[in-house]
Amino acid sequence: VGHCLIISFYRLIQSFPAVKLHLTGAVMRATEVEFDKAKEHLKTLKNDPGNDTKLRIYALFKQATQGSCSSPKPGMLDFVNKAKWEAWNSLGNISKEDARQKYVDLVGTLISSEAPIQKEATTAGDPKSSYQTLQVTTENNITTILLNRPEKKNAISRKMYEEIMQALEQAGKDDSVLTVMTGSGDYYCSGNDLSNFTQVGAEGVEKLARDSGELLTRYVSHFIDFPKPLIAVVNGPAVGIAVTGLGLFDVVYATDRATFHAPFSQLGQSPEGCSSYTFPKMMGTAKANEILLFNKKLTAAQACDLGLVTEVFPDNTFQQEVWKKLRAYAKLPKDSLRYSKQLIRGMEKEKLHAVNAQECVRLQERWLSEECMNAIMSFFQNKSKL
Ligand SMILES: CCCCCC/C=C/C(=O)SCCNC(=O)CCNC(=O)[C@H](O)C(C)(C)COP(=O)(O)OP(=O)(O)OC[C@H]1O[C@@H](n2cnc3c(N)ncnc32)[C@H](O)[C@@H]1OP(=O)(O)O
Repeated sequence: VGHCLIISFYRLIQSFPAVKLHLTGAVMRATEVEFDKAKEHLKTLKNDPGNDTKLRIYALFKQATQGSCSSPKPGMLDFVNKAKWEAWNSLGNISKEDARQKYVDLVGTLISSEAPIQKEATTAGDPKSSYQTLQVTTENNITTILLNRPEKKNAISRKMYEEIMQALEQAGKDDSVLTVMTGSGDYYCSGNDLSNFTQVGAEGVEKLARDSGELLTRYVSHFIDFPKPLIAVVNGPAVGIAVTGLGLFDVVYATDRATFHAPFSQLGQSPEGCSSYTFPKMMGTAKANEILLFNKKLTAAQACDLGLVTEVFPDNTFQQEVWKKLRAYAKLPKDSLRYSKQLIRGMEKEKLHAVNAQECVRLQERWLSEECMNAIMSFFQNKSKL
């Protein structure tokens, strides 16, 4: 009977174009209503989503309201309008309806990527509100550390290294059950801020290399010693130490938009974050070599196949699905999780600290090498991007 009903309902739709149009129209109106709402929601974004995302929003808006790009391409020197034209033109002939839906989805992702970070009502002196490069909040038994330099793809400055360590220390002692690290804007994190190597003091590059080695040793140690379940919510591309450090997280969830790139030899550097040990152990030496020696950039699916990522989610439902899962985890008994992690990780802590120390000694030599200095200079001369 059900089958017959469906057939007859379908025939009804087909035989009465007006009905079909009305239904389709109803679907169109709903999308138009959502589209208008999305335009309004966009104005409430707190964080700059980054140039790429802004261009995509612009292109989808034009496609949704005017259809395929038909205007002439701006001149070579008209950089901004040329970038906008290229973004719009790259959408080809997708329909206005599809563009509207993609626009609504993208704005929804941006809004929800800020939604879990509901800053607690910060009272005077609340340490959580004292961060310059992070947003740290605790809600639903979850302490979330949000890397908050979207304008620099969440590159880790010296200040950010120190603040992440401070946030981990506080998260390790607060009442939360688990800790999450994620990024604001369209990147998870683009790794070490390369300008960290351009701030040479009066005492010269050797001192800078020593201080950097000391900083990195402390930073990685905080992840090795972190006592609670530590979860990475990889909301976009990850580079360098943001990738290698994932081997010290307990679970890694990624959007299918994320990529994973550890360009060490390209930068004249060498692996860090204990990856010279955790990656071969996780995926085998040859696969680890492709990433750590030969700069292979992984898609989220490839990273998942190798065990670096635990689960990949479609970008338009990533935030909703992941935070629903995390809120369920955070209802579990805190001490049971803490002691279980200790059993799983405890045996290797000493080994991991030894690996960290060895990696940092090698990096201090690398940072003084001509290979590394040339690579960093060419980045800032805009000769080379990853
Ligand atoms: C204290 C020492 C500890 C050392 C630890 C060892 C760690 C090693 C590593 O992490 S190695 C990896 C280092 N990271 C990189 O090499 C990435 C460099 N960035 C890029 O290649 C590109 O920016 C990109 C591919 C990540 C993104 O490209 P695109 O989408 O075109 O965006 P922009 O390049 O325009 O970026 C916007 C803005 O951010 C600045 N920026 C991005 N990443 C970094 C970075 N890692 N360091 C410094 N600055 C960065 C970029 O310069 C732009 O700035 P601007 O708008 O021009 O002012």
